[in-house]
Amino acid sequence: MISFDQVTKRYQAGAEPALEDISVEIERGEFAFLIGASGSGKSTMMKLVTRQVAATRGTVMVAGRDLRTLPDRKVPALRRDIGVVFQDFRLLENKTVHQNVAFALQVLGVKRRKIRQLVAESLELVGLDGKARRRPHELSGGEQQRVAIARAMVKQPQLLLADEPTGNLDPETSDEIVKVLQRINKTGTTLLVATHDQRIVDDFRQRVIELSHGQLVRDESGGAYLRERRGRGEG
Ligand SMILES: Nc1ncnc2c1ncn2[C@@H]1O[C@H](COP(=O)(O)OP(=O)(O)OP(=O)(O)O)[C@@H](O)[C@H]1O
Repeated sequence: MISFDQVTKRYQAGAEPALEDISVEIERGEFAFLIGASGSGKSTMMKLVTRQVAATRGTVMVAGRDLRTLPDRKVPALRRDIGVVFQDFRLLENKTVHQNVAFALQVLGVKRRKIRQLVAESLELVGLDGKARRRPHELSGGEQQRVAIARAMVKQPQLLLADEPTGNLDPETSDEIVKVLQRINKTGTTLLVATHDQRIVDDFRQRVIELSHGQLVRDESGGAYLRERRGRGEG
């Protein structure tokens, strides 16, 4: 689903690269955590996947497309295949839950009846059926993040990117959000979740890809990751 082959990203000529010589593959249907200190390159990796930024060197492939040669006119279709969720939810405050989720489909010109059906399915997927008429300020942080996830999923993307999705949430609510992401993964969507939250990474035992100063320093399945941390007395 995602393939990086010797990818380097340098924002300015002469500056330290934000990512250097990264090669990694995430298969269709996988769930992977992306970890690393602030500035290690996690967001840059996500932005390369959506082609918000272009690689300086190397090849990025997403859902069968080579992003180096993908024409600009085909970028919207790429982005319809990718749902994105952020730490700060980014909901429209003056719109209801239903309207927030429907908006992404209205922009695409989907028919009203189909929109109603897809929005209902998406809200059910995240466990928010019954709250469609609320506005964001009438919801808890965890519920707001569920709305953001429903909005990302309503286009039925093959891939869901989540950039610090639990950064604003308490531990219990964070666990609920990760469980929602796992449920989405079980329906076949590929998940890449950037996080600072070591506890979540330890508890949920998914694949862990770690960046440090733009380099890939670790890529392990969940069980192996935890064993290694325990071996070092960290887990
Ligand atoms: N638009 C930009 N122009 C120049 N440098 C940038 C730009 N965006 C990111 N960088 C640099 O690239 C490096 C990686 O940043 P990136 O945002 O990918 O890290 P991150 O791991 O996502 O950090 P955080 O966890 O704080 O979001 C940093 O040194 C950052 O300063």
